Amino acid sequence: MSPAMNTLPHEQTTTGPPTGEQYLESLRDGRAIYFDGELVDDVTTHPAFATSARSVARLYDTLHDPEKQDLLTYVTPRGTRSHKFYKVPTSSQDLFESRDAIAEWARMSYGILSRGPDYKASLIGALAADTGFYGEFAPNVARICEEITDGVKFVNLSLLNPAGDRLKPLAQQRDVTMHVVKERDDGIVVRGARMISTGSAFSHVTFITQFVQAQQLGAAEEDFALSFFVPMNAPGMKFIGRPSYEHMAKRLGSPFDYPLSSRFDETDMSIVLDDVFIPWENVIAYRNPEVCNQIFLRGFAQRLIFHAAARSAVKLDFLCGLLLKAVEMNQVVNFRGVQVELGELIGLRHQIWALSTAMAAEPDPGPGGAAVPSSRYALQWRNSYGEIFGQIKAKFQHLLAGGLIQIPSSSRDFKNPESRRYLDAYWKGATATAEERVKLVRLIWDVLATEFGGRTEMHERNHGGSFEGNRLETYQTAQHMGDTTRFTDLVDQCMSEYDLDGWTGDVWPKWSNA
Ligand SMILES: Cc1cc2nc3c(=O)[nH]c(=O)nc-3n(C[C@H](O)[C@H](O)[C@H](O)COP(=O)(O)OP(=O)(O)OC[C@H]3O[C@@H](n4cnc5c(N)ncnc54)[C@H](O)[C@@H]3O)c2cc1C
Repeated sequence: MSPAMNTLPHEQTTTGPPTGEQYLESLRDGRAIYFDGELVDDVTTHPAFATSARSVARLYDTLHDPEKQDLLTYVTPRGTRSHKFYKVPTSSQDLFESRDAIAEWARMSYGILSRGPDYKASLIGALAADTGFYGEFAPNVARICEEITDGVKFVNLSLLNPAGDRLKPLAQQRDVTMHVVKERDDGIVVRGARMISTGSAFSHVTFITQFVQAQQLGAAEEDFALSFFVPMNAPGMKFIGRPSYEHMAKRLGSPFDYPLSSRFDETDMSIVLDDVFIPWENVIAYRNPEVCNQIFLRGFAQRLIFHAAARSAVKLDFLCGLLLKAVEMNQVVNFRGVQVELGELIGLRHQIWALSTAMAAEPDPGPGGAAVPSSRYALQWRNSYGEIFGQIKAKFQHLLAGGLIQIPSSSRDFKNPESRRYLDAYWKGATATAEERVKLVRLIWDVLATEFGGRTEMHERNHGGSFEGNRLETYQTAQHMGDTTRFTDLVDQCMSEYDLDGWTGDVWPKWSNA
């Protein structure tokens, strides 16, 4: 291994977080993103990305706002200020404080942006507490965590290979899956593809590891057992993503028509590693299935879900507000059955907040004395949130029905006096003008029903793991933590209290049939 070098980009280690402008500048680094047949020159000005990039920049600006500083930031051991979720928590109090900081940022996008820079603080806070686990790479872990924390860098994550053939082991899909092709004195060369990395267009650094949910990488899969950080502009890193909803919004309408997709499209990019050189300094696991199998589980997954839970709780506040306003607007709110649905909606919102609270209130002891958000409640958030989101979406469909689709093609119909006359007359609500009603319905449509809304639902259901994998992990974790034994012990205790001859002890009086 060569001597340690600082190879991550955009050094700000002694100056703390960038301002929004500095952050945008840092994205102009020659990263290779392909979009709509072309290589994107600059994500901060490209019509598919610019407005959403600005939404992330706004988050960075709040870190410099004296009124928000105490809520959002802490002082690192190096004397810099960073977002609170980058801190290694050692108590419930720390976790509650980071939740407040996460929720504050989440409110700035109404819970829509799942990936602010703080999302992958879940990784950094877990690694920083656990450097010893990485053996010879421990100094890399420590250095990288400090660098990322001090610069409040935005890390994106790729855990998985493309779906490929789920029946075949990785070694039989070498043409697709990511693996090491060459070891050099100064690092490794990596080839292959990755399924998805959300937020990558707006990130500084990609973290890549190999994870097979609810399964283990075996010794024969050493070539695939790699974990490393790689700057977005490393030669050979290619990003190819889904359509941009911001782009669609610009082509089809205005912020009035697409108030969320036009500014909070966080991007989902697949990654091709076309023989990317990774210097040893950025490697944290090499040909090491044991370490790769554990990385996700040693606090990182719990923290990642902790972040998602706080963010999704804010989103449910927003969804509650949307439905309440909509049912008031056409006065169905006065029907008893509608109030029952609203009560259920609000209860679901409380449930997600409660899981987030429980994760902070009952942390698991983690590596290095870290307080890890409760695995049990984290797993249940992951099992339930996708379903809850689906239930809530159905409530909008039940209660708003055809009113959801009675909208003009775009805000331009309001600008045309001829059509406006009809809109004003016939598109109004009981308590709202046509413009007010359509504005609200378009917002609801964007959050739930546009292509952006559809992707969001996919995200809420899948981003933390597959339907089956999540439940399987809940079962496996319950076994690992001794919960299943405790549950069956309770049953054994009950069954030991009686047999064919009646009660076994002397607690209850001798049985006699009446
Ligand atoms: C919008 C969105 C954003 C995402 N962002 C990210 C990101 O930023 N970073 C990242 O790393 N990932 C990301 N993901 C990917 C996400 O982590 C995966 O989709 C999730 O972990 C499920 O894995 P999978 O898609 O490979 O599903 P699969 O593993 O293929 O599972 C799908 C279903 O197939 C069946 N199945 C699969 N394998 C088996 C098996 N061995 N035995 C039995 N049944 C099986 C099960 O029924 C399972 O429910 C994102 C996904 C979405 C939708």
